[in-house]
Amino acid sequence: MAEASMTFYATVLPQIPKTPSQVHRRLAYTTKQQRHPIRCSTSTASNETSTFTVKEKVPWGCDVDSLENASALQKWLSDSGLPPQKMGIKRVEVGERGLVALKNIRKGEKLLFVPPSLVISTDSEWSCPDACAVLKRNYVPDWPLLATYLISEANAKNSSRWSNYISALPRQPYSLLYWTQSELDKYLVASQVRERAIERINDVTGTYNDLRLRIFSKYPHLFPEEVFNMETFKWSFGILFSRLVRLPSMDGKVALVPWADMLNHSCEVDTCLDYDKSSKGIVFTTDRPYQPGEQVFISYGKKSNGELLLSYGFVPKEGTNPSDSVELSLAIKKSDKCYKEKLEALRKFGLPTVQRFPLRITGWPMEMMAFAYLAVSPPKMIPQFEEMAETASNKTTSKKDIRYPEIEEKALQFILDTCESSISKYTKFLEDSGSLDLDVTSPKQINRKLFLKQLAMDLCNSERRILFRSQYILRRRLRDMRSGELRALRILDGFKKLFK
Ligand SMILES: C[S@@+](CC[C@H](N)C(=O)[O-])C[C@H]1O[C@@H](n2cnc3c(N)ncnc32)[C@H](O)[C@@H]1O
Repeated sequence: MAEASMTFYATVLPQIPKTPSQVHRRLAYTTKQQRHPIRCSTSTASNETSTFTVKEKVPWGCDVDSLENASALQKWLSDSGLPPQKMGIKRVEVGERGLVALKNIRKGEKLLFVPPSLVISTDSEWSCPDACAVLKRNYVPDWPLLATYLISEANAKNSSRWSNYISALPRQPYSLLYWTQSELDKYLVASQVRERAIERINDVTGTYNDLRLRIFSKYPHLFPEEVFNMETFKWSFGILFSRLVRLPSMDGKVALVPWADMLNHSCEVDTCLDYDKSSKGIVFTTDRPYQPGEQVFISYGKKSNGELLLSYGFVPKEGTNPSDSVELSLAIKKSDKCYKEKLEALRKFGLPTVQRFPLRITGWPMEMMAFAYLAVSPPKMIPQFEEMAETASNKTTSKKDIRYPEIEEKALQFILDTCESSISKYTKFLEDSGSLDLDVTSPKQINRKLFLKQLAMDLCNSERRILFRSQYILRRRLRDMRSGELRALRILDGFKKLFK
């Protein structure tokens, strides 16, 4: 959750800095419903091996829908300073477990008040202080530090202060980290989310390998491999992706907030978690009233359906997410006469020759148009290549809406062609998948393959919808442009005849 909920849009996990000065280059993990929404089943019924080498589930945590562990957590939190709550943990239709209003809740009311002493952050005390000292001495960035902390505390079992919290966390969070390579290839063949998932898996694997090589292997008594391994890291990163929040009023500090992280997301809600200086606790302010028995929601941030699937393992119902977008991948062709010059211009602004841009139902970014201009530019426009690349890179200080009327039609046609080739991939996937319209309230009961397929189909339908809209806008613009040109030609022709 982030924005005060998590955004992991950037693709790389931080590499552990090798020198103190590199610490400042830590990754900005974030800077930043439903036919019953379906997630991937936790029962790993598939025989395929995951992109990670998976041994087994972690020995801590609980089933995603366990209420017993959640109640024990609630009791421990109240004993530890959480004030009386107007919400309770219940089984819910959206998100399996969630917080439900116990009393009437007004619009504009502050809820939760989780004290900082009950929040897990990079400043939290470790059950094993020596392990903490080693990681801090090596300037391990926030995310890997927190991931290692979670594993270390989970392994400390009842001697950890957080044992009740960890017991209430899902043993296998819903996450694309648990999809196998062939599942990603098969179900997300049409969507750019496949690339994002692979990048993320590689980032997590790389981060773990980096830690193992540089730190864990040197201190095996503090970080034994039976405990600190790929499987436990996959779990801890899965937990961070789906539960870590960024608290703007605490200078953007990232934290796990027990209790608050039982709140599910709604695209219709516009309220995030934050630290409240006056009450000295983590709160959120309701943007609507709730009656007893109603599930209370927060926003995990303005995320597309693809981002929600990637981090949280669910896809909101088609058409309900105003922040939805689909990525379109544009490329400079190797056969382009000016390939070398275009490559150079792009390199100067840190861009590759293949670039993904987000399309929304409301349109596309100026950066994409600039990239399209560059892609279709003829050799005589070489002097403009840099300006195009700069605008495409979003590195301009002043946002300028560049326009090149002489190649505008070609640029729009280029985007339309890419859009249509993407639509045909989605259509093929959806047609091949047949009709599937699962309506489930208990994902655990359903076959894993069907779940993944339904998730992918929901994602693909929502992404294709945006592509269809863009196709419509592009076709109309091109038609208007062409009919305008035709009219101008006719007038010119008329003049010629007149003078003859
Ligand atoms: C921060 S946790 C929320 C609490 C969670 N339901 C639990 O029982 O631990 C985030 C997870 O809740 C679920 N979730 C949150 N919002 C959801 C939604 N709108 N639809 C489906 N699942 C949701 C997803 O599994 C997500 O990974």
